[in-house]
Order: sequence, then structure tokens, then C-alpha cells
Amino acid sequence: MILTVTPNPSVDRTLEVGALLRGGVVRVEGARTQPGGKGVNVSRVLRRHGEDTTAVLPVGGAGGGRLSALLADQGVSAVTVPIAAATRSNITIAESDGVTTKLNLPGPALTDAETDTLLGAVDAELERGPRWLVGAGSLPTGVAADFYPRLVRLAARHGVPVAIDTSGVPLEAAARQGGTALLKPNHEELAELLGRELSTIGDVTDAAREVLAWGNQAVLATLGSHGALLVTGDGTWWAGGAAVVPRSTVGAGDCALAGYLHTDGPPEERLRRAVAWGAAAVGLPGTTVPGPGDIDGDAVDAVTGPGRDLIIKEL
Ligand SMILES: Nc1ncnc2c1ncn2[C@@H]1O[C@H](COP(=O)(O)OP(=O)(O)OP(=O)(O)O)[C@@H](O)[C@H]1O
Ligand SMILES: O=P(O)(O)OC[C@@]1(O)O[C@H](CO)[C@@H](O)[C@@H]1O
Repeated sequence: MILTVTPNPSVDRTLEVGALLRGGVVRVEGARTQPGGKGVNVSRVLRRHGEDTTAVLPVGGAGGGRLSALLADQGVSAVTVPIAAATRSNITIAESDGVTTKLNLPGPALTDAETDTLLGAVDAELERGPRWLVGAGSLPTGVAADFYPRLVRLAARHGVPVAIDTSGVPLEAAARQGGTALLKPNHEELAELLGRELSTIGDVTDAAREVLAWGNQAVLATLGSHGALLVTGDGTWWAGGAAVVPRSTVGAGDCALAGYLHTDGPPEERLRRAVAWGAAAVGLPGTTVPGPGDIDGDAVDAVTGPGRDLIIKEL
């Protein structure tokens, strides 16, 4: 079983347009409403691949009711923690040339008591002995940056490996505390964490090794259309395939993380699956997650010990 926690979930609303014209009237060609939030998406894609998974999330107001119903429709097991404020709705504008624009709200204010109840719900689920705990996404208003460090310590008390996928200050707090089994920043998030540009495979590898030195076991750095780099104490692997013109990039990183966690195996095999699941996600509309029939594992190449001078944007 894989347990996920999403402190700031969302009802994702996607609008498909020919081209976005600022200040103009834009006709919407397609619209969809789907469950969203990074940990929620990890659970959704794992569920589609037959993996036992439970999503823990706070829900409030009309948005919370909608989100719970959407998850139930998809057969995703969820432990919902009621909160007073309303769950947010994030907007994606997907243009026909593949450009995705995301408008993410800050999310509802959680009280300290609600945050403690959320962590209490995770604690109770950890008793079931999941294979992994995934903590993912931004923190809603009022939740302190030590949320993920607290989650990591909670998982450690249960002996459960924890993967964190977040950004900015919450990422820095988790990464610097150490104790994660996996961190999944994207290229920009890793660059921001280290405070420098990461142009080559060598740059990304050195950045990931710095993060490992803070006491973390592995870094899966996703590089958008340029694949992903996995760095552990045992080595470095890159995997990638042909760039896809995206239908919507939303959730690609979540699907990559889920692909990596799905089954055990050699690092290059897990990385190859991560990239294949991520690539499949970008070809699907809105926050749709791929099922087994959408994945083309043969289209992905994996390299052990990729050359340090390779330029990411040229991969
Ligand atoms: N244009 C693309 N073509 C092919 N594969 C892609 C493309 N964009 C993303 N991917 C795949 O998806 C994975 C994750 O992408 P990315 O690094 O953009 O994640 P992310 O920024 O965390 O995504 P998000 O926050 O939208 O979930 C990549 O490692 C790659 O496998
Ligand atoms: O605002 P956050 O928490 O950083 O990201 C939230 C979000 O953009 O992440 C998912 C895609 O990864 C979407 O389903 C959701 O809307």
C-alpha cells in the first residue's frame, strides 16, 4: 500500500482554448473538472495501475464536497479531514500548441488544530504499514513550513520510507532536515533550492549530491521534456524519450513519481518507468492520469552514469 498526503488539494478545472489572448474574449473549446493536488494525483495514477493506495487530505466547503465525490467516482480510497475553510479550485488553461498556463490559488487557511488532526490521520494510516508515504504539493495558508519535516519524523517513527514532492520554502525545510528516502524536485525547484543555475547533467548531479549530503537517500530530478535524472549514494542514471507536444503537462511530475514508486526493481528500471508515466501524462487532457494502456516503456532510453557535460536543454 502507498499512502499519500496532500495538505493543499484542489478541484482542478481545465479550459482548452485555441490560443490565450490577454485582454481578449477567448472561446473555450473544452472544459473539465477533475480531482487535483499532487499527492491526490499520485494515488489516482497508482489506483489506475491496480496498486493499493490511500490519499489523506483536508476537505472543506463546497469544493471539499466536490473533491470527495470526484475521488469516490474514480474509486480512490480517501481519508478526508474536515476543515472549516473551503478547498480551492485551480485553473489550467491549455492552448492547442501545447502551452499550459496554471493559475493556482493559495488554498484555505488551516488552523493549527486542523493541521494536527491531518497529521493524526496520517499517523493512524501509518499503523497499516504502507510501503511508502508520499507528501506532496504546496502548503495552504496558515500551515507552517515545518509540516513536511514533521511528516518525515512521523514516518520515521513507523519505519516507513517517505517521498516528498514540494517546492520553495517547504522543500528547503524538508531537504535540509534530511531523513527522506526520496525527494522529487523538478529542474527549476532544484535550482531554486541550491540558489544557482543547473545547465548540465554535472550541475544537476552535483546539486542532488549536495541534497543527499543533508541526509536524504535519493533525488529524482524531473527535467520536463528532457527526461529525468536519478541520483543516489550508489550512482547516477538519466532516462528520457522523444519530447511530446503536451495536451496538458498538469500532473506529469506526479505520474513520474508514482511510476518510480510503483514496484521495486533496479534504479534504471524504476527511472525508465517514471519517465514513461510522465510522458504518458502530458499526452492526456487536463489532470487525466494514464492507465497501463497509455504507457510506452519501450520509447524511453536509460543511461547509467550519463556524461557530466551534457546540456539539459539539448537532451
Ligand atoms: N513535453 C514533454 N515530453 C515528454 N515527456 C515529458 C514532457 N514534459 C514532461 N514530461 C515527462 O514528465 C516528467 C515530469 O515532468 P516535469 O519535470 O515537468 O514535472 P513537474 O514540473 O513536477 O510537473 P507537474 O508539477 O506539472 O506535475 C518528465 O520527467 C518527463 O518524463
Ligand atoms: O499548488 P501546488 O500544491 O504546488 O500544486 C497543485 C497542482 O498544480 O498540482 C497538481 C499537478 O501536479 C494539480 O493537480 C494541482 O492543481
